[in-house]
Amino acid sequence: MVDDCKGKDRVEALRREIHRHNYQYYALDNPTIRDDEYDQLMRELLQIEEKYPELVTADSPTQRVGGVVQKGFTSVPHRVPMLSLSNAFDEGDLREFDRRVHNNLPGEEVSYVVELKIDGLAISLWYEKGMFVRGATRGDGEMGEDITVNLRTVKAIPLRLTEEVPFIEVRGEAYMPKDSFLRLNEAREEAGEQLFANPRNAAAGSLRQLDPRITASRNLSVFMYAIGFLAGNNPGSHDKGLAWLRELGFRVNPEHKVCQDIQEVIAYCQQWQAKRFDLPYAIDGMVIKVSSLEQQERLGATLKSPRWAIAYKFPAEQAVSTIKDIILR
Ligand SMILES: NC(=O)c1cnc(OC2CCCC2)nc1N
Repeated sequence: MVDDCKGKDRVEALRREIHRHNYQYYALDNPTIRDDEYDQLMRELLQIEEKYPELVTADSPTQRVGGVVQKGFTSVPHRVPMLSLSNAFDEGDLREFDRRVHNNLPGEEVSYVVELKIDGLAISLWYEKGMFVRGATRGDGEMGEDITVNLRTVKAIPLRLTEEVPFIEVRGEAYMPKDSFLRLNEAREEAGEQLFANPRNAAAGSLRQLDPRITASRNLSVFMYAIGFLAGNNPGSHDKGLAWLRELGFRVNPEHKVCQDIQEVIAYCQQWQAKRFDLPYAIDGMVIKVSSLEQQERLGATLKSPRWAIAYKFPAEQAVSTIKDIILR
């Protein structure tokens, strides 16, 4: 019993320390431990869990990669529909969006949050009492596919939040970094397998694998960008919501800006259009959202898209022969 008790304390201390290092490394891109020291902590935790299997918990960092190959994916309903963004293709479209917003909120101050539009696969993550319980694809917006087992293998997705929030559902984009995409296609070319056309297809293909060990090998990551459902009071503005998601342990893209008017929005979009290829991941535009959640609520949505958000799509790249050239520009 004494051993067991010592083992339990040690296991919990190890988990807390490894969770903290994972948060720093995967959510903040700011490692706080050398890889060999990290591996030593994981080895020790694995040894104790093998000795005392009853101590293993779902949020243990050793429980990311399940070994069971799935037969298929079950369809699950989204409690709040995952809407799709309508598109703006030029400055005029953005000004038109801004006019519509102000027509619907006459005389009100409106500030926008402008984010990079990550070119990946939209996902929904559900947490109960701070524990990751389910992950799904967007699907058709009403129903998604349950890919929990595969999402557990993505180290940027926390298995446990820093706060025991009763119930929260968070949305984001799963993506494959450019260098992982190039390496994966090189390996597939070597093996005579069909190549992925772009990082988005590679991410989607990796998340829809029936064997989570294959998903785990694909070096996927995520950026979380919206609270879907939240039991309790909301953070008031989208900007504060993003800051809170980061505090909870989620990886949130740092490149976002609060803009006081559409002119500032347009300038920020043009700034990123010029340097979109400097990023280590693919983006296909920007996303502009009204920041006040109360104004979002009043603006509402059409059947398929929110009235309080729009995507600004970058023009397609002309005269570039292959995706590899685009990525290596
Ligand atoms: N691909 C992205 O980076 C991205 C996608 N979607 C959203 O917002 C949702 C929430 C409101 C409608 C769409 N934000 C993003 N940054």
